Amino acid sequence: MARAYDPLFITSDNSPIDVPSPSSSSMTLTKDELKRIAAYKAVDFVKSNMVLGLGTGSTAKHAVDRIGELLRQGKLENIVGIPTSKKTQEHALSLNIPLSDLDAHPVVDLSIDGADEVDPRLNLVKGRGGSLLREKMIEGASKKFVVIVDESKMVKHIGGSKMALPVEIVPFCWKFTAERLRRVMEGYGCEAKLRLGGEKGEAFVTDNGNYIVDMYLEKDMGDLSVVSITIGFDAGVLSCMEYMKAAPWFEDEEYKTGSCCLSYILKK
Ligand SMILES: O=C(CO)[C@H](O)[C@H](O)COP(=O)(O)O
Repeated sequence: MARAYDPLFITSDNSPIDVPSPSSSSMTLTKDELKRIAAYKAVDFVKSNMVLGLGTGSTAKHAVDRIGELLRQGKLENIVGIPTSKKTQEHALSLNIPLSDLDAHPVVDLSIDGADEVDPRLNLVKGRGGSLLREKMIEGASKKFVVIVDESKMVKHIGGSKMALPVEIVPFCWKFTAERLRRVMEGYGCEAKLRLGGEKGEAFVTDNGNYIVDMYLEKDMGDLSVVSITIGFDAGVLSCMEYMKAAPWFEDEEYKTGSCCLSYILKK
């Protein structure tokens, strides 16, 4: 059992969310019950006729449950869900939530999902559940993105939980890409491990047929722009981290990002 605490909400436009705090006299809630309360509150943003990005993970599952329930009760109508994983797709179908994809609905009104780490600038680590590429594509196409996290996910810097920073990569010559990633983050005490998942110890394969390399970092990467741009430009890399537009870029960061891109292109 976890002690009662306030789940934390982050929205992509920083709009405030009124979350009822369990009073000190209230009974102690399990972590999962708190996730459910938080997820239900996030679903308050959902209105009829919306195209919704449906997240993946134990927190997002509660939101999907709630959307299914409101549809069944007739309190929501004409919802189209875009699932971020096969698991979420199956779950949503079992609840009779109508589904589609980004080809048919390139603009998503709202996405709701959990996260693995959130830093003070609202950079997100996602994908410990293995769905990062689809999550990033769908959530990136969303007008609004509500991220539901508990206190354990809030970190001072990315990698601060000492748990994995997942990177989705192409299986072709994965060792080559994993070694390049390790070298990019070498200065931060980085270890790069191929995620295993199969019964016989084979590589975990994502819904898109890719591999995941989990990066473990000893030290704070500081300014993420250099690392994320270098990773983003690597031909073997498909997805890593999400960036919340709510966190404003400072002018010097934009300049640095521009010059990083340029120097990377010139080096190639
Ligand atoms: O990124 C994800 C899956 O790829 C999840 O959103 C993330 O792992 C959080 O999961 P949970 O809500 O179970 O803690």
